Amino acid sequence: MGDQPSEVKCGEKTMETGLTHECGVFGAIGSESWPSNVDIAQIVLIGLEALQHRGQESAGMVTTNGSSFHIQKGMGLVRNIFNNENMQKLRGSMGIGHTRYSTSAASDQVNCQPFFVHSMHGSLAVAHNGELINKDGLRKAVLERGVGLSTHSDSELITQALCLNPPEGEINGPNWPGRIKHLMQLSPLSYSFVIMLKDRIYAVRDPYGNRPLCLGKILPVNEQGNAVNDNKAEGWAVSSESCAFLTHIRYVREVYPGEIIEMTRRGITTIDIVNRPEGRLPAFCIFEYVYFARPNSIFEGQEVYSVRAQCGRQLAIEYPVDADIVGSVPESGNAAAHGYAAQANIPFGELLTKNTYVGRSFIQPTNRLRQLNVALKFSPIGVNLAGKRVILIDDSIVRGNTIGPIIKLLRRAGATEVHIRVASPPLQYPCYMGINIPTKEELIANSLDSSDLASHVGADSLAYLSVDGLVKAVQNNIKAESRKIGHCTACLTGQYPGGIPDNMEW
Ligand SMILES: O=P(O)(O)OC[C@H]1O[C@H](OP(=O)(O)OP(=O)(O)O)[C@H](O)[C@@H]1O
Ligand SMILES: NC(=O)CC[C@H](N)C(=O)O
Ligand code: SF4
Ligand SMILES: [Mg+2]
Repeated sequence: MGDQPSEVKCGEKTMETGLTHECGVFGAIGSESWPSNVDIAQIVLIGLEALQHRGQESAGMVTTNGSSFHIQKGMGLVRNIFNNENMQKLRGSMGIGHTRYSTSAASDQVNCQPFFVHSMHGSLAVAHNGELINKDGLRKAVLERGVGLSTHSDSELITQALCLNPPEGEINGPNWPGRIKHLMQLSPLSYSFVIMLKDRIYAVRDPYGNRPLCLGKILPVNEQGNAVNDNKAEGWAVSSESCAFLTHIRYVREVYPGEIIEMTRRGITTIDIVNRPEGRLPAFCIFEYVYFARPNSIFEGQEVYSVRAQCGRQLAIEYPVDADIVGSVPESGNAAAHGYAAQANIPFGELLTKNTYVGRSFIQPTNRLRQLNVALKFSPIGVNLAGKRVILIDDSIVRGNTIGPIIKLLRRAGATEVHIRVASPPLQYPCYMGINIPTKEELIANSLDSSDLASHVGADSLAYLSVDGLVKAVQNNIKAESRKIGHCTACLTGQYPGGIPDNMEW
């Protein structure tokens, strides 16, 4: 690349890299007598901090002590929204929270979650990760029932759809599980959400299991803050990822695809499991393994780190090359680089160190500024590069903004050859299930194949992991038990688990 404005297009305000994340949901409830011994608002706050990699635009929390509800929501990071004063008000025996990256409505105060409404049958709060693929149809159906919606958010739509009285009526007051089940049948993709009423939380995962959700047990702790009794539950928690269960919460299991779980002060119960249409497999988002999730989160019985390392091993089998050192683009490329190095029997070494204080970069009109920006974010480690033939692993290439400038940095620091290996296949299609994927034109794999991309970014060679290789790395160690296994690969293959939404253009 010269110093002319390059063909790589940039976002409106920032030079974006990678895929923008989704959302994180969290819920917690104290056991037995209320007010709970556990400060539930603090547990939710810690959960949201730990899930913040899933969305940094806004966050919020709703808590209750069983009668009144307290709400705090706002734009920005969790630490800027919650303070000692509002945390005092939020003290309660049960709560849900959300950290957002917008998909279906603007990144704006009105769309912050959880959504909270007063219904005929009491107050209701909802926090949602995902995107309804039939949101237009459902919106029309809800509006036709005479309900006014105040936003374009599909999460508000879920909230309002749950409040609708079923046309056939309900014999003994509101049948919340029945309402949830009805919504799931109307709209099978894509969501993991938590619903809080005055005395319980429902945790729900869509029938395809597209977005993650798991359960944890809040353990009693001693004066030093260490968990003391594994058998006793001081409460229960539900989270998008298990990385949010720190020392005080024991991971229990995933919420199964289609499962509706009721959490009360007496414990957790499966209320129902809603089936997928006949013959369809689950479709858990494969990019949770590749990039979104924290490496220590557990999905389908395996730690994300181990799957990423396996992707690296598979990549070394598919695309070996002679070299002196293997390293990664920190940080989501780290595990795959260790896997590649082990499989290829080439030493692993750190090639770049990442400046964690650099946020998103403003749009850069010239290649000089783009190069500077990447140089600000990543510094080469000369001792591992001088005179070396290097294999550099990244988890994904999206717009191709990052890799070219990094290759220049490596060469300037003395690398004699730079071979790029990407631990996921080329990204070519949009996601309609809660992830913002750039436009067709912005995705570099739609304009350049791997050898043209290698020349474009100045690499000696460049290769992507195959789709079969990725699926194998993900699925090989899953213990199926009696459950079916399946993953969404739509952004890589164009095969959508629930079909393409009506009138969708890309
Ligand atoms: O092709 P591009 O559009 O430039 O994007 C690809 C890069 O973006 C992501 O990293 P990011 O720095 O966002 O996050 P990370 O620290 O988790 O790797 C991803 O891991 C790639 O490194
Ligand atoms: N990324 C997400 O999961 C977003 C949830 C929801 N669709 C929203 O835009 O708020
Ligand atoms: S299309 Fe891609 S990002 Fe979206 S759910 Fe499927 S695998 Fe995940
Ligand atoms: Mg990266």
